[in-house]
This record gives sequence, C-alpha cells and structure tokens, in this order.
Amino acid sequence: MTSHDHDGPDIDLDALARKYVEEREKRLRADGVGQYQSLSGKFASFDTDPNAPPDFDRDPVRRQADVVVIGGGYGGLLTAVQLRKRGVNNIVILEKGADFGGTWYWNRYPGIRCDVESYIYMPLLEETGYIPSEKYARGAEIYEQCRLIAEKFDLYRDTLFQTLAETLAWHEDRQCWDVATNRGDTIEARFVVSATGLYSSPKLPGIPGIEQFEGPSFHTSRWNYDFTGGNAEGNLTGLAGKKVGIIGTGSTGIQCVPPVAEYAEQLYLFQRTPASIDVRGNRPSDVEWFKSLPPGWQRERMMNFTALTSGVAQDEDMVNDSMTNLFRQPDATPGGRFQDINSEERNKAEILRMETVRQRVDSIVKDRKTAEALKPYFHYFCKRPGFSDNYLQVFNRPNVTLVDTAGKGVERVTPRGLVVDGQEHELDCIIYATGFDFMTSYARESGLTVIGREDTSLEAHWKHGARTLFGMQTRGFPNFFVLTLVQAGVSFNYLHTADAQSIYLADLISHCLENNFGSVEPTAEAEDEWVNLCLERSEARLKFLANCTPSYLNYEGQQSEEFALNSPFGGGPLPYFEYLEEMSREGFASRLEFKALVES
Ligand SMILES: NC(=O)C1=CN([C@@H]2O[C@H](COP(=O)(O)OP(=O)(O)OC[C@H]3O[C@@H](n4cnc5c(N)ncnc54)[C@H](OP(=O)(O)O)[C@@H]3O)[C@@H](O)[C@H]2O)C=CC1
Repeated sequence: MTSHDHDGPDIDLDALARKYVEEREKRLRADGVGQYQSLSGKFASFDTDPNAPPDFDRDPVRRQADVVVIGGGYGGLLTAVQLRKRGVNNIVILEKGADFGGTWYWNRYPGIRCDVESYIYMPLLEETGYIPSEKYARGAEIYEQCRLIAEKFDLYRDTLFQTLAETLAWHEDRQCWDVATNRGDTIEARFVVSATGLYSSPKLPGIPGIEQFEGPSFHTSRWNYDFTGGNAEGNLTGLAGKKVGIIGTGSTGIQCVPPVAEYAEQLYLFQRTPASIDVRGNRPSDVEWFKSLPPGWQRERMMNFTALTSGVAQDEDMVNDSMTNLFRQPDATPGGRFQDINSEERNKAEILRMETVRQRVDSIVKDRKTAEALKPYFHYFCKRPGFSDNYLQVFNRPNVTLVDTAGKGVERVTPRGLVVDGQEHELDCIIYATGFDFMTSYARESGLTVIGREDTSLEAHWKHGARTLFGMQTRGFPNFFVLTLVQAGVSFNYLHTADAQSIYLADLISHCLENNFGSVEPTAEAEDEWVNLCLERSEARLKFLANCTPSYLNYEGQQSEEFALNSPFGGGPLPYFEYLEEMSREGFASRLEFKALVES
C-alpha cells in the first residue's frame, strides 16, 4: 500500500509501518518510567536553586487562612486571581522558588521560549493590558508576566517564598487542613489548592556514574550561568574553549542546543530519539492588530485553538501555525472524523506531516549520515511536536557532533565524560535536558504528604492510579483541589485547561464560603462515574499510545491500570469544559456532598 492516492509524497506505507515498529522496539525498556532518578538523595545537589538567595531565613508563620494555594506558577496564580475576583482575600500562597513563575521561574536555559502562541498561552492579557512582544514569547518575558499578574492582583503580600508545603492533614472536627511547611510554618486552612505544576519534578537519566563526573553538570531547569556565562538571551562566554555534552533532544534540548553550539568549542549532542522539528515562523507582535482586538478576544482565540487541535472543525484558524495546520488539512476534518485519534484520515495526515518533517531534515542538514540519524520515525503526536527554525542548522557547524545512540541512550558517565557504544567522549561539562516526571505519582511529583478524612494518605488512596471527580477533587479529601492534567480535559495549550479549572474551583470555594458550608467532596457515585468515564473514554488514546515510541506521554511504553487512570480525560477538552461550566451554572447541585459549617 502507498500514499499515492493522496496529495504529497509517494510513501510505501507498509514499509514505514514496519520501520515505526522497529524503531519503537529498540527503545522499549523493562524498567519503563523507573529508568529515571529524581534530584534527591545522592543527586540532591542537582536541585539547588541558582536563582534564590541561599542564606534566606525567616521566622515560622502560624496563621489561619480561607485558602492555601500551593504553587506560584500559572496554575496557582490563576487560582489566586479568580479567588480575589470573587472577594476571597484571606489566601496564603506557598512557593518553593524565590518568586512567582513556576516552570518559567525554574527553566531559564538559553533559548527558552513557549511553543504555544503567546496570545493564547499568556493568560489575563485583557485584564493586564500586556502585549506579548512576539508570537512565541521568550521564557524571560513569560516569567516577567507572571510577576506582573502577581503585582496587579496584589499577591506578593500573601506569599511565602522559598517554602515547601510538606504535609496536609484534614481535621474533620474543625473542618480544616493543617498545612505544615519545611520552614516550620503551620497554617490552618479551610481549603487547599495544590497547583504544584506539570513539570515540577526534574529527572536525571538512569545511567550509572552520574555522581562521578568531575566537571560541572546540571539539569536544564537549574541552568548554571556561573559556569556558562551569559543568560537566556545567549552570550555564553564561559563556554569558550569548552567541550560540552547535552543529553536529550526533547522540547528543551532543541531550544538550548543552538545557543550552546554558538559558544562552546565543541558540542556533543547525545541523542536517543530524534525529535520532530517543524517550522516555527516566529515574528514580532503586530501592536496595531493587537490593540484592535474586541473584548473577549482572548478566550475566543483559546477556544478556537483548543477546538481545532482536539479535532473539532472550525470555520477559521485564528492561530494558524504548524500545530493547527495539521488539523485544518482539507481531508483531516471531514465531518469531524479527525476527532478519532485512530482514524485512517488522521493516521494518513500524521504520516504525511512526518514525511514533511523528514524532508525538512534533508533540506537543511548537509551531512547525509547526520541527516539520516536526525529523522524521527514515529507518529507525529507520539511525542510533543518540536518547532524550531535554528536547531537543525547547528548540525552544519564544524563544532557540533551528533552522537546518535541508536535508541539505546548513554551507557555510562565516567569522571571525564560520557560513554556510548563503548567509546568515551571527554567533556568539560554535562547538561541534562532529560525532562520531568509527568503524571506518574502525584506524591512524588508534588513532594506532598496528604492525609484525608479517614487518616488515609492520598498516596495510598491513589496507589493504583488516580480516582477523582474532574481530575480536581477526590472523595475522603474534603476541600482539597488538585490542578493537573490527570483525568482532566487537556488542550495543547495547558493554560486553557488551567483557566477552566481555576474558574470552577474558585466558584465552588466561594459558593461554600457564601453558603456556610464547612466541607465539600465528591459523592462516591460521582467519583466512580467519572473514573469509569475516564477509563472508557481513554481507550482510543491508550490504543494510539500503545503503538508509540516510548516517552513520558505513554509511561515509556508500559501498559498498566495506573497509566490508564493517570491519563487525561479522553472525552477531550470541550466536553470537559462543558461539565465544569454546567456545575457552576446549576449551583453545584449534583455530584458533590456538602456539610454545614460546624460552630467553633
Ligand atoms: N512550552 C514550551 O515551549 C516548552 C515546553 N516544554 C514541556 O516540557 C516537556 C518536557 O520536555 P523536555 O524537558 O525536553 O523533556 P523530554 O522528556 O521531552 O525529553 C527528554 C530527553 O532526554 C532523553 N533521554 C532520557 N534518558 C536518556 C538517556 N539515558 N540517554 C540519552 N537520552 C536520554 C530522551 O530521549 P527519548 O526521547 O528517547 O526518551 C529525550 O530526548 C515537553 O514535552 C513540553 O511539554 C519544554 C520546553 C519548552
């Protein structure tokens, strides 16, 4: 069978399907998600915050709050803003970093940008009047916008920085959570919102010898500018005369490789799986156009992007970029059939797109062997697609060497460098662009111990996978909300999901406060119903991912009940948003169990 009957290149689809399987099998490992190690124990030094005053100290705080929000990234910020808008002002925000920003606080590596359009990614643009400078904003700009939101909504006064929430314990008699932190704080909170982020737990590869390397080495989310010199804009003068190794070619790797290549004497990029690198097409914002947008434009644009990228045909493609392009191909959305992740149309559209991606490698990279090694052989959406107009070009530089590990990964770290296929590559510095734990274990990723109504820990309650209502609430843990993508409707634009979730939970919390409810939690029936719906609706996605190359999106190729339960809501983001809106509209009259406030 060939793709001859379609526009585009003539492809032997059977041969390609065999190649996809072959490449996938090379990468399957028995240890799956267990192959990685966290930045703790003997790797704790990797977790040092390069941006925080190391000698920070303060007296422990003891106080009462209506709401404790854990995390000062966009999820926490949006939650606090929505609560403020509803007049809920007695809030405490706990944040590990020394400022707001979350992901954008921690990730300051050179070249960092958001891969989602800034006009739909950066929230509250209409309220703050902020105009992003480019279609795809730099990390530093997004970080500054987080700080701007915090200032505008007066959140700094309520925030304890460089503070880690450690344990939460529910007290049914007092209808409150006791929140304890690593700085000895005790906060009695009626409600707790955990917004600890999607990428808050960096991981190192499971290769022996990491601690033996004698030169500097760091994870991209803790970039060591003392060593490299410069900043996220580049100017990495400290790398002059240095041999640098980067491990990882995900979204982070492809962004930090070009600036490192520009300044290092020699860059060795250690690749396990090539990324798909599509056209970026960044450009400065058209300020006149931006100022002409009518009220309500941002949510309309977010909705247009989310609908289109979840397979719901739209009359107009407002964002109009490489991501949305795939979904608006004429034969991709007939009658909305593209919604089915396993449909033939979608399969073909993805194959054709990947072929274009491979052809792009050939058109840019001059050395044939390197070009071959840089070609991805998996379905376009098996991994988060990458976009760059300067990554592939670095392989034409004489000071850049691609060390292709043919799917096996780096073997070993020695005191002097990295070993692949028995050969040692001597290095002055190793940079780990090896990603983050993602939707595996809430307890590990958040670092929190949460003890609910029956003295049960959330870790035990979710031992075999999450059990929630709308991914946000769980029975036995009253007045506790989680913002993640687990069992939630996911948009490629995470901020759209976070926006909908923060509105839901702020509506619900203010509903409880106004009506003197002491606690709220899902009914057992509602939780079961949601979990079953999640399992049922995730079947198509799991079937698709089962044939994908291993990555954090498919539990590194492992199949388990836990993976199914820790997946996003397979019904898609639009029905999910509708569920949440319906709950607010109907005054939270179903699915939840309220208890009256007890007099203290
Ligand atoms: N919005 C944005 O612009 C950005 C978003 N992000 C988000 O963060 C997510 C994570 O991205 P990222 O930080 O790149 O992490 P990823 O998990 O996507 O990539 C990790 C990389 O490390 C490689 N790796 C792991 N172990 C080894 C090993 N033993 N030897 C060699 N290579 C190894 C992986 O190879 P393999 O592929 O074989 O597993 C992969 O290339 C993204 O998917 C995205 O959602 C990140 C950056 C920018």
